[in-house]
Amino acid sequence: MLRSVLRASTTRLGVTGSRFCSSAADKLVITEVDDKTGYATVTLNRPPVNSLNLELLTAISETLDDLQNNKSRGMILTSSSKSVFSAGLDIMEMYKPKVDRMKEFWSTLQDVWFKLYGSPFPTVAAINGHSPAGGCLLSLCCEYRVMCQNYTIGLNETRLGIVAPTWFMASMRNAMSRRDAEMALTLGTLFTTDEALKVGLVDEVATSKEDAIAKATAFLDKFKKISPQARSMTKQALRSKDIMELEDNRTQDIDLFVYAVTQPKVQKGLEMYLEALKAKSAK
Ligand SMILES: CCCCCCCCCC/C=C\CC(=O)SCCNC(=O)CCNC(=O)[C@H](O)C(C)(C)COP(=O)(O)OP(=O)(O)OC[C@H]1O[C@@H](n2cnc3c(N)ncnc32)[C@H](O)[C@@H]1OP(=O)(O)O
Repeated sequence: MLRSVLRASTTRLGVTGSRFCSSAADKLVITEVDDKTGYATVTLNRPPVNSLNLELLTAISETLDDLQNNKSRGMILTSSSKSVFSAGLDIMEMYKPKVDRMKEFWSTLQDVWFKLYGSPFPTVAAINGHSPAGGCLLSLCCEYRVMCQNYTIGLNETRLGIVAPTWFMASMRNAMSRRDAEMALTLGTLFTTDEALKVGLVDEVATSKEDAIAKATAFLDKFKKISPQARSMTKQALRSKDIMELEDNRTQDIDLFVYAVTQPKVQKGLEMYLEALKAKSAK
C-alpha cells in the first residue's frame, strides 16, 4: 500500500514544500514510499510535458538527496502525464537565456546526473510516455528501464543541431552496444518502444503504467537477497570512470554549454524548433 507523500519537493512556484503539507498535485516531484517494500515511487509532475527547467531539476536533485539520506531501498522514476515521461530539457532555459541562470541550470542538471547515475540505491525508470533527449538521459541514469508501448525514446540532440555532452553519451553507451550507441547518437534516433527493446535501450515493455510499475518492482525485488553495500559498491565502481570524468571537468562543461547555446546559429535553430513545436500543438 502506498503511503502518501514522503517529501514533495519544490513547488511549481519554486518554493520548498514541507512534509505532508499541501496537495501532491501542486508539487513538481511527488515521492511515495511503499510501506511494505520500502521502494519510493518518484513521479515527475510538471505539466504538460515534464520539460526539465531549473525548478524541476532542483526538485529532482532534492528528492535524490532525501532518498539517499533515508537509505532508500530502491526508486521507481515515472511521470504523472498520460503520454509523456519527459520532453527533455526545457528549451526556454536555452532560448534567449540569462547567463547566470543558464549556468545554475546546467550545474543542477550535472548534480541530478551525479546523484542518479551514481545512486547507492537501485533505480528503475517506468517510462510511461515519450522520452526524448533529457528525458531519455534521466531514464539512462537508472539501472533498468521498463517502457510502455507506442512511445518514442532517444538522444535526438543532433536533430536539433546540437551535440549531446560526453556524459550523455556515456550514459547511453552504458546501456547498449557501443556500435548501436554511435549510430543512435549521430543520427539522433528516436526509437519506438519495440525498437528500443531490440537495441537494449530499454529492458522490458509494459502494457500500461501499472504494468510498468509492477515490472519495475519485480526488478527491485531481485536485490532482496543481495547485500545493499556490495550491490552499490559494484554499481559505483562500474560507473566511476564516467563520474570522475565529469567531476574533473564540471566548470569546463558549464562554460562549453553556455558558449555552444549562445551561438547565434544555435539560437536561431532553437527558435525555429520552438516555433515548430508551438505550431504543432496549436493544430
Ligand atoms: C561537446 C559538448 C557540447 C555541449 C553543448 C551543449 C548543448 C546542449 C546539449 C543538451 C541539449 C539538449 C537536450 C534536450 O533535452 S533539448 C529538448 C529536446 N526535446 C525535444 O526535442 C522534445 C520536444 N517535444 C516533443 O517532441 C513533444 O512535445 C512530445 C514530448 C513528443 C510531446 O508531444 P505532445 O503532443 O504531447 O505535446 P506538445 O503539444 O508537443 O507540447 C505541449 C507543450 O509543451 C511545449 N514543449 C514540448 N517540449 C518542450 C521542451 N522540451 N521545452 C519546452 N517546451 C516544450 C510545446 O511547445 C507545447 O507548448 P504550447 O502548449 O504550444 O505552449
